[in-house]
Amino acid sequence: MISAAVIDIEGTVAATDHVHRVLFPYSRERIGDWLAEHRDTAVVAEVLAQTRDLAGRPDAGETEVAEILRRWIDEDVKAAPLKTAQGEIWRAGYASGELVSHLYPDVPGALRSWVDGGLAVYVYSSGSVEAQRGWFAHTPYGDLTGLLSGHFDLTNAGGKREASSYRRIAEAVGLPGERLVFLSDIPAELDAAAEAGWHTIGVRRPEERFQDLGRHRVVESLHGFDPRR
Ligand SMILES: CSCCC(=O)C(=O)COP(=O)(O)O
Ligand SMILES: [Mg+2]
Repeated sequence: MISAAVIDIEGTVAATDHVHRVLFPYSRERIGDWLAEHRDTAVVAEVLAQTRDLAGRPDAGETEVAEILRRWIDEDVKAAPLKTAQGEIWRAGYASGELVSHLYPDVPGALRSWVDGGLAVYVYSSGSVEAQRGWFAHTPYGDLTGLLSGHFDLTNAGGKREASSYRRIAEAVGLPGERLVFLSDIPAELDAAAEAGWHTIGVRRPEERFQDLGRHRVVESLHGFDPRR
């Protein structure tokens, strides 16, 4: 019996296009100023240290770190320090009203019916937990955070293409893989979840890149769909 669904964001419940055309440019324009304006905070110290480490540039100053982070945005690198910085920048954007997130129109009703029917819903994205909270608090359909039981990202779970990350999530949620289902648009993520013993559902939307989701069960919309059946 499936007791919890874990959903990916980009490409699964929301458009990749929104992330690449709205969110990435928003963070790219602000990342240098954000580092400077929050220079004395623990979060910037962590972003600087982790970026230097991952880039193999131990002596990089703030300006070089900003350049590295901008390059990672351009290359869509899923690196924890970049995702931490973006989460903080987007949080401010949502709070000021400059940013509103995106969800495919079938998603709010589906999440509501799953939760009403007793299914717990968690989010697992490369975007930081902070970014995920901002995203679901500022959707065009209102604040949907009340529907979510928890959040996982690169920091508290690990990379989305590694089976060990799904085992870590199962442990945190307190359920075995056979009672968990992961919904994603990316075959390598679905493969990793399946390797960890989870159920998987490939969400194949006509607007998105990945149309061949391999051996996974596939749906094209979440409208009227119940992942437990
Ligand atoms: C709140 S997620 C913002 C998008 C993002 O930064 C990202 O990397 C999306 O990754 P996903 O794992 O959801 O495909
Ligand atoms: Mg995705």
